[in-house]
Amino acid sequence: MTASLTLDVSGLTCEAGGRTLLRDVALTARAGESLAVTGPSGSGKSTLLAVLAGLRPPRSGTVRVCGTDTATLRPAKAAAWRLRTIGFVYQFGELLPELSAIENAALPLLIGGTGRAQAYGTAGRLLDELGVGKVADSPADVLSGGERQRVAVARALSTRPPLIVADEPTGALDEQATDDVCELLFSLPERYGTTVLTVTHNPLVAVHADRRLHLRDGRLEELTEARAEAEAPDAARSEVSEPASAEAEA
Ligand SMILES: Nc1ncnc2c1ncn2[C@@H]1O[C@H](COP(=O)(O)OP(=O)(O)OP(=O)(O)O)[C@@H](O)[C@H]1O
Repeated sequence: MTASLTLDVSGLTCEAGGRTLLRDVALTARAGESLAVTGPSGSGKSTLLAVLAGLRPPRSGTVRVCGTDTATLRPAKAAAWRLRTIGFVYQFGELLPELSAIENAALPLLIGGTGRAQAYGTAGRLLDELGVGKVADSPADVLSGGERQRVAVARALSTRPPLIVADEPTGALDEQATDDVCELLFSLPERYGTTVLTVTHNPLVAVHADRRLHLRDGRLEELTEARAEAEAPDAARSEVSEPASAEAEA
């Protein structure tokens, strides 16, 4: 194990519904790297993120995040550890709709015990830095898809975690918002020093990452430039041209 690695995973095996989703998976990531995992629907990408975050126990193998073996975390301490170590971004932003943008962004800090003034100060600064300062006081449910994702990224960053994991962060966005959120997400390592691990079905999103990996039949393989090209068929280009759901881009 190398202490400076953000992620250090070895021999990871995980099963669900009688199927082996992860088979002897190994993965390392350094501070400030961005990684994208692609793979067919149902191949286990979200499961991989859940296991890496210590939300789901593997059948076997070791997961170390910033030197902590997630198997050693006691349930009572796991939530606090996760709060300061990993920021999460999901497909639809998953903001609390009745709260404003700034209240959503401040939430992890408030839950972690940070005082109100400091939490709101940090959240406000992050919203400004991420280009959504002007909607800080708007209720989350009136934000556009792209704005929601920016606020979700601010929330994920609020505790300054070393690792951001994003599960299909552009899956509900149109082409323009996908480009904007991509640019933002993959700028985080340079701007905030975080490691970014994103799962995406969209090769045009994955192409922005420093490293690309593909999950298929339980095997996680790092893609070379040539393999990554082959995984980006023309069909993927039209995939981003239409919103994936009615929730896309208000
Ligand atoms: N707790 C569970 N019990 C039974 N089956 C499960 C469980 N969790 C996940 N699965 C199954 O495991 C498979 C992988 O799910 P997962 O959501 O990780 O895939 P994915 O690659 O993220 O898919 P998508 O790209 O469609 O979101 C799916 O077939 C899912 O139904």
